[in-house]
Amino acid sequence: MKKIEAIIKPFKLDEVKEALQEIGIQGLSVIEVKGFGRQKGHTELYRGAEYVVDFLPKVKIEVVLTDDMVDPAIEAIIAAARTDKIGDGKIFVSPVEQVIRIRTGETGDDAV
Ligand SMILES: Nc1ncnc2c1ncn2[C@@H]1O[C@H](COP(=O)(O)OP(=O)(O)OP(=O)(O)O)[C@@H](O)[C@H]1O
Repeated sequence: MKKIEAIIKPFKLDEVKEALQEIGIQGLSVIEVKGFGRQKGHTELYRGAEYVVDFLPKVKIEVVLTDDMVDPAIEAIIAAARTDKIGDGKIFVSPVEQVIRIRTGETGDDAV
């Protein structure tokens, strides 16, 4: 199992969520974050306004999935989140040791 953390532009959240649901992802978490990438010190459009700030509002999507779903999920996120403009975000992939569904006690792939 792997965890994908995708940092995206907030207005892309619905599109990314729908793209992930379409490939069969059944659960994810969303966290509002602030951050900067290489555009530090430059401007970025957010809700029609130009920001020249240290930290820009972003959304982090966390999804834990089976190994076979990693590549399809990455493709879905890129297709939905990409604007070709600076600050489109990043995707981080890391290993997950265990998942437990609290209600049933199921573990591993069955619990994702
Ligand atoms: N190395 C990193 N570690 C943790 N978070 C990061 C990292 N790089 C970027 N982020 C987060 O991702 C957000 C978007 O990054 P961003 O797209 O600006 O990266 P970039 O490398 O500058 O790419 P681009 O050239 O497309 O703008 C940042 O605001 C920050 O929240």
